[in-house]
Amino acid sequence: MSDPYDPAREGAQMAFDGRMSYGDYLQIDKLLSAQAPLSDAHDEMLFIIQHQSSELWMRLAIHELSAARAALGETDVRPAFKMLARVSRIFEQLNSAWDVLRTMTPSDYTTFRGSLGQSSGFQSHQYRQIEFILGNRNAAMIRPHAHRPQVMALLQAELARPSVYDVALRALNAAIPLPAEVLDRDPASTHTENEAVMAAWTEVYRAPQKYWSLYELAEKLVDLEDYFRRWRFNHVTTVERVIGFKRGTGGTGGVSYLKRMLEVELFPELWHLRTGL
Ligand code: HEM
Ligand SMILES: N[C@@H](CC(=O)c1ccccc1NC=O)C(=O)O
Repeated sequence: MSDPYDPAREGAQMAFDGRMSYGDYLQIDKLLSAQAPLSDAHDEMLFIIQHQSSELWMRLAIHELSAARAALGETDVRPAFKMLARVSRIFEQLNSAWDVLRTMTPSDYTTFRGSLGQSSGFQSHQYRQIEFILGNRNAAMIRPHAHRPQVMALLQAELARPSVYDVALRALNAAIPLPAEVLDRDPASTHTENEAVMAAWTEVYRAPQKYWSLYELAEKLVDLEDYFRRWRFNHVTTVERVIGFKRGTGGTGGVSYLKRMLEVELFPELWHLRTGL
């Protein structure tokens, strides 16, 4: 019989005294010390990890969207496409994650829902930042963060910057001039459908060869909103499945509030132009 396999024989590093290891680089101890269930309920660990992993993916989405917005401000917008495509894939990842959470029944959830107090995903500042970056802007959504000045400042700063869609419209304007009311709008508010923007995107979709980069940009944005919509839909369906029509811990009507959010259109003209093609 040969000796048990020893990876060290083919060079695997086995000693990490004074050398950076996997756990050092990734700060795994810190990451794995942040799961602290407040009840004895078996499913609370699932609930915590589901949210924490979502927050990590959201962190990456913010990183990519911020870089994509900067890249869209350049003459050549194409480097932004890869980042926008990556954000769509992040949402796809978040969408698949609902399948894990859906294994939690109402009976499981009610055993620890009381421990959550008035905390709710409604207070996720990273989620709010993503909405703001994409252009769904409402200053009232900052209020739950009044007790955290740094978060407040971050979200306020976001409302002062153009959204990803605002920057995309500036790129569109470079090829097909748009009215000043579109280009100089107050960034703190949500963009609403505009006829000139609709006409300009329609021109792009009627002559893709002529406007290839803008055409590709439009489709990347539609793809992103498509996946975001699926996230909202998965959320509201999971919520109805788990708490029915109870009020949310965050104080909203619950499912009624989330259904209202299904009506949000981030890039309205990109959806509406399709009817007229
Ligand atoms: C059993 C699982 C879940 C239930 C019952 C639930 C329930 C709710 C409810 C009722 C709301 C409305 C606000 C309120 O009054 O509380 C809400 C908002 C929210 N939840 Fe969840 N949720 C669940 C899982 C998740 C997960 C896994 C995430 C991922 C991070 C999440 C993120 C959010 C966000 C970001 C909002 C704010 C949405 C917006 O303002 O448009 N939720 N949730
Ligand atoms: N809003 C949920 C509670 C909830 O889901 C939650 C609580 C604390 C942290 C994140 C949460 N996730 C989404 O809202 C409820 O009403 O049951």
